[in-house]
Amino acid sequence: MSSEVGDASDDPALGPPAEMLENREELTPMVQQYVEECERYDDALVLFQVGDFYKAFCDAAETVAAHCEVTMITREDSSGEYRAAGIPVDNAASYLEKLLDADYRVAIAEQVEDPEDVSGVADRRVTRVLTPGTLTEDELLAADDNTFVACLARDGDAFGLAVLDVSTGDFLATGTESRATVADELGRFAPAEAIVGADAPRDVFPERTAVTAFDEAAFERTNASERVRDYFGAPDLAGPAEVRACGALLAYAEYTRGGFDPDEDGERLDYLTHLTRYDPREYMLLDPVAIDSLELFERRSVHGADGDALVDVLDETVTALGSRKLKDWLRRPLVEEERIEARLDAVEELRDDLRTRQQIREHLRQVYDLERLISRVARERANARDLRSLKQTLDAVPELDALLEDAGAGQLSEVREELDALPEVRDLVGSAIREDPPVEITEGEVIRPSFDDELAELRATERENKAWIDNLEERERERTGIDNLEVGHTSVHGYYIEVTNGKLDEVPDDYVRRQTLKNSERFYTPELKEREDDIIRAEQRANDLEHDIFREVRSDVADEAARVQALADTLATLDVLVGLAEVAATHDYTRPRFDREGIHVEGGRHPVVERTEERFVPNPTSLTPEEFFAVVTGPNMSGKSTYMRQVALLTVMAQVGSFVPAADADLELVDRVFTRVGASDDIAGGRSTFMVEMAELAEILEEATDDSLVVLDEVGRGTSTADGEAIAQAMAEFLHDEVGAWTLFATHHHDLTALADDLDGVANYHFAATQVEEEVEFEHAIEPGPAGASYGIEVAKAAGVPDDVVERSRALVAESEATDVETDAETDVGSTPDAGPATASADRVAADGETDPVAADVAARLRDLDVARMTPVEALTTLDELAREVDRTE
Ligand SMILES: Nc1ncnc2c1ncn2[C@@H]1O[C@H](COP(=O)(O)OP(=O)(O)OP(=O)(O)O)[C@@H](O)[C@H]1O
Repeated sequence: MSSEVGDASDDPALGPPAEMLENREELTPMVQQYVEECERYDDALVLFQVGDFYKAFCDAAETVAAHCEVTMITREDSSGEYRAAGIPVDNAASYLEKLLDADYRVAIAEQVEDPEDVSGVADRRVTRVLTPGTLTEDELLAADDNTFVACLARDGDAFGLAVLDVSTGDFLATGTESRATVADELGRFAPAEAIVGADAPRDVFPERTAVTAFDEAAFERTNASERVRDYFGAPDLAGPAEVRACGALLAYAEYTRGGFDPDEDGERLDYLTHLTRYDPREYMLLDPVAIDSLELFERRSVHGADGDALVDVLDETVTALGSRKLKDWLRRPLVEEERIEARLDAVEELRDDLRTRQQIREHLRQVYDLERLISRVARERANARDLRSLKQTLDAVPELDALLEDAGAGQLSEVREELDALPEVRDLVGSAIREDPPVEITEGEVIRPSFDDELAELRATERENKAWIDNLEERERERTGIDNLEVGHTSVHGYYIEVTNGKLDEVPDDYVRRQTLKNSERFYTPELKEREDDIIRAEQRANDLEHDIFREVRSDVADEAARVQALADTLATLDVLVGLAEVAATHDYTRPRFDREGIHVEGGRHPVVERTEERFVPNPTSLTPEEFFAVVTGPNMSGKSTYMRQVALLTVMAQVGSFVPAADADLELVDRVFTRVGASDDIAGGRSTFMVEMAELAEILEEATDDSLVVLDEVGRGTSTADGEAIAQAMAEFLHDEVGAWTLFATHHHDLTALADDLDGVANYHFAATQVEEEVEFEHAIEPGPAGASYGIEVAKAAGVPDDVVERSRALVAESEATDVETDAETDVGSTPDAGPATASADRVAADGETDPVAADVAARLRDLDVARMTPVEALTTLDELAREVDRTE
C-alpha cells in the first residue's frame, strides 16, 4: 500500500528494490521486512537498522554511498547478492543532514525488539520519517530558531493555515479568505516544509519552503475534526478550512513518527497539548519583502559582509526559549495599544532595576530548552541527563518567583502567577535520578538505590559481594601462604585468583583452574564463583529494574507535558522582557509613546547601523496629520536609506514592546509597514527586477491604509529615467490622495520635490552634503527642504574613477544643466502630473534643436548612476557605453 505522501517520483532509490521484488518468495525474513517498509514509505529513502548501522540496499545504497561518502559493499544471503551501504547509528546526524540536503525524506526503520529477546529476526519498524520541516534531532536544528512545517487547506472560499514546530510543540492556526494574507502569514513563519490540500494554491509559499501534497483523506472534514478533537478537545477554530489544515497537519506529524496510513492512528504526539488560534489582524502585517528589506532576521547579502540584523542587536536573552520567543514577537508585532503598553511597562521596570535584572538573568542561565526537552520526554527519547536538566530548571523557578515578588508591572505579576515550579516533578526527578547520570539509560547508575526497595537490596547484594571479593586477596594469601597471590577481574573471564608458576605446588585443593598464562595460572574457588554469579545476577536485575523505573519516571514526567510547556512559555516571556530591558539600558533607548499626533522622533538612530558606525548622527522625524508624506532627497551615500529604514524599525520595535534608539519617540500605531527599495538592490530570480518591483508596488497601492507606514526608497529605477520618474510621481500622488498612509519617499528624481508645492500634506527633506574643495563630505543629517545639486560625480571621484572621466562628466553635466534651464522653462513637469510620462524628458531634448541631445542624455544617465553600489565591471561597462556615445557625436 502506498502512503500517497509527496509527489510521484521516478527515483529508483525510493520504493522497494526491483531485484528484491523479483524473488520475493525467496527473501530472508530480514530482507522481507526491508521490502515491506520500502513499500509503505515509498516516497522516502528507507534506512534499515542492522546492528549498529542504518543500511540501505540496491539503488538506495548507491544514493546513500554517494551523498554520505560511505563505501558500498556487497551483501550476500540465501536469496542473492545485494549492494549495501550503511551509516553508523550512533553518529547518524551529519549523514542524515546530507540526505535531507539532497531533498530526500528519510524513513528510519529501527529495531524495535532486542535481538537477544527474540528467537527469529528482531522486528523493525519505521519509527520516524525525517523531513525538512519536522526535525526533532537537536543536532540538525538551530537552537535559537523555530523550524516550522505548515499546512494549507481550502474549504470553499476560505483558506486555513496551520503551522507547527514539531521539536517544541508550538502549534498555530489562522484563517482568511485573502490569498495575499495567506502569502504574508507564510512569509512570517518561512516554513521549511509545507503540505497542501488538493485545491490549495502553491504559489503563495516562500521560495525556501518544500511544498508537497499529502493524502487527501487527512484533509477530509470528518477525519480532520476528529483528529483535532482528539488532541485539543474543542479548540477555538474559525471554520472548516482551519480544522482541515490542523487535522491534516496532525496526521502528517504522526506520519513522520511512523504512522504510515493517515486513516489509521500513527504514534500520537502527546506533547502537542495546545493550539493557538490567531487572527492576522491582531498583529502588524509584515510581508516577506518588508521583513527582508528591513533586515529583521537576516542581513541582505547585497551589503557585502555578514553583519547583524535587527534581531541580533535586540537579542540579549539568555535561553534558547527566549531567543525563539523574541523572534516570534518580531515576526508578529502587536497593534493593540494595551498589549504593547503592558510589555513596555515590564521592560521599563526591569530597565530601571539593574539588580533584579541581573539576578533574573543569572537564574535564567540555569534554564534549559524545556520545550525541546519535554518533547523528547514525551517521545521517549529523553535520557536521565535530560531529566536532571529539567530538575535544574525547576530549581530556578522559586528563586525567580521571589525576585518578581514586588513587581509592579502587570505583565511581570502575570509572569509570576504563571510560574509553576512543578514541585511533584521536581521531587520525583530529584529523588529518583542520580545527580550525574550517564547518557545510556540501560546500563545502570541512573536511579538512586534509595528510590526503590528492591533496587536498594540488589545494589546491597552487589556491594557486599564486591566487598567480600575485595578482601579475598588478603585472606587467601594468609590461608595459602602464597604471598604474591593476586585477585583480579577481566571482562571475558570474570574474577580469578592468580598464582605464579613457581608457587603452583602451594595451591590448595579447592582452587579450580580457569586460565593458563605464560608465567602463571588463574583459578577460582566455588565460593568466588558463587559470589561472582550473585554480583552478575544482581547487577543485571538492578540495571533492568533501573531502566524500568527510569521509563516510569519519564512517563510520569511526560504526563505533565502541558504544564512544562506552559512554564517554558512563561520563562521565555520573562527572558525576552529582561533581554529588552537590558538592551534599553545598555544602549540608551527610550520608551516610545503613542500619543496619536503623528510620528515625532527626536534624535532617532538606526539600531543596527549605530552599532557599527563610529560616529552615528541621530536624526529627527516629523510626520503629522497635516504633513504625513515626506519626500527625501540627497546625494548617494548621504544616508537616505539608513534613515528611512530607521523610521520603520523604530515603529516595528515599539510595537514589539521594545524601547527604541531615540532621545524621544512619539509614534503612530500602524497596521502594517510596507518597505520597498529600489530595483537595483533586488536580484530576484526569474522575473525581471523591474517587474518584481512593480508587482510589489501594486500590492502596496492595493493594501495600504491610512494607518500604514510606507517606506519607498527610490522606486522606479529599473526602467528608463522618464518612465521611472513618471511612475514614482504617479505612485506618490496615489499614496497621497487615495491612501493617505504615513509615507517616506526617497527619490533621485529631483523634479519630484515639486510635489510639495502641489499637494497638501507633502513636505521635502534632504540630506545635506558639503563640498570641501572637490571632495564631498556627508553629514548624514536630515534637513527640511529639497536637496541641491547631485554629488554623483564627486562620489565617482571619491570612488576612484579616473580624473579624465570625472572632468568630462563635469563638462557634460554643466552642458546638460544649461539645457535643463532652457527646457524647464518650456515643460513644467512638476505641475503637470497628467502629462504623458514618456513625453516629459523626450520633449526636453527635442524642444531645443540647439542643445546637444547626447550630452543631455549622458548627463542624465550619469546623474542617475548609483556609483556607490555598482560593481567595478558595471562601472566600466557603463563608462564605456557613455564614452562611445560621446565619441559618436564628436
Ligand atoms: N546617520 C548616520 N550617521 C552616520 N553614518 C551614517 C548615517 N546614515 C548613514 N550612514 C552611513 O552612510 C553610508 C550611506 O548610507 P545610505 O546607504 O543610507 O545612503 P543613501 O543616501 O541611501 O545612498 P544611496 O542613494 O547610494 O543608496 C552607510 O555606510 C551608512 O553606514
